[in-house]
Amino acid sequence: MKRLNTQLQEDGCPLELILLIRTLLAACKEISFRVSQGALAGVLGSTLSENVQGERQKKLDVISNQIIKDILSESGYVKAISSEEEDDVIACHPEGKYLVSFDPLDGSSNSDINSLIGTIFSIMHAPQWLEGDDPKAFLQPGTQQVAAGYVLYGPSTMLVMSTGNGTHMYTLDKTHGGFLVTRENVKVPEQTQEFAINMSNQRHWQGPMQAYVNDLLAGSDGPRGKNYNMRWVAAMVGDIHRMLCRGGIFAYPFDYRDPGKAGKLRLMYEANPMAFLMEQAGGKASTGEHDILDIMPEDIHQRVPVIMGSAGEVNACLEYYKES
Ligand SMILES: O=P(O)(O)OC[C@H]1O[C@](O)(COP(=O)(O)O)[C@@H](O)[C@@H]1O
Ligand SMILES: [Mg+2]
Ligand SMILES: [Mg+2]
Repeated sequence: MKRLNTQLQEDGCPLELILLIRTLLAACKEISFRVSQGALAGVLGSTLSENVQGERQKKLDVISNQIIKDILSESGYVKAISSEEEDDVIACHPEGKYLVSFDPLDGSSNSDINSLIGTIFSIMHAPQWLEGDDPKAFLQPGTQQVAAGYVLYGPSTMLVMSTGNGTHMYTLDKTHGGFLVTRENVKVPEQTQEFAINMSNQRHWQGPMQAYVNDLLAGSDGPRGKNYNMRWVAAMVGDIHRMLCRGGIFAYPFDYRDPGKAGKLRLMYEANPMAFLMEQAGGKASTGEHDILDIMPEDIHQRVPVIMGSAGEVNACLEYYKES
């Protein structure tokens, strides 16, 4: 099977970016080991602290954040980093060429129940003018990503990544510690009969999303003329992975629970990297009004509504927004 390095070279990835990616994956291998040790390593449960999002941090949020922060700040390839678990941007190496935004542990609510969790990352060029930890350097649209992906800590540890030359899947071979290509140039099916949304929020959604989901639930007797199944892993990495494997539509739309928030998921280290993977695999990613990758960010922790997956189904959903 093809090794990660070979795939990245075939995709025309510059050497320094390959070295940065390998450095980041060394951190993810460490996290994969810690996660697999679970209660044996005392990594389960919550801390007493809250992050900038106002969420109680899980021990694994803090542990995985520290592992990635330490390894990237010592690497020399990275000028600055931004993390879900850090209030502000952290300056790293003055000669570093890249910026890394990351969600050290996605699906935190699953960490104590031995369910799917992961690490999500987004890599961009560091602008020449950047001195130190100016967050403005990170405010680049998702189209500017030079690499994006996630590592899924599941029954097997998998990496799904794109450097702008298609989306590939890799599996960690724990016998020698290397990632091997297990699915090259993933193509997301155009159509689907599977949707993923937290239905318990239905009463809080806007009209278009209410109408769209009601028509899915109406099944073959309804206007969509086919039956839909539902899945919700409560970890974006898990739900998006399923979509990249077999299609589907994932939505975490705006809702009126907290009208001041545009959505739950964060643009820089959740929506943008997932949208990059999805679009590189022939899928589509939208807020309901705009393509996610075209959004000009205003803040490193900004939230956006998210609708992504099989292009045909996402377009069908967007029709409900156009009619409103
Ligand atoms: O608990 P809910 O409302 O269903 O939300 C689940 C969503 O929240 C998240 O867990 C948020 O990510 P974090 O765990 O990194 O904070 C997503 O992975 C997931 O899609
Ligand atoms: Mg997350
Ligand atoms: Mg997280």
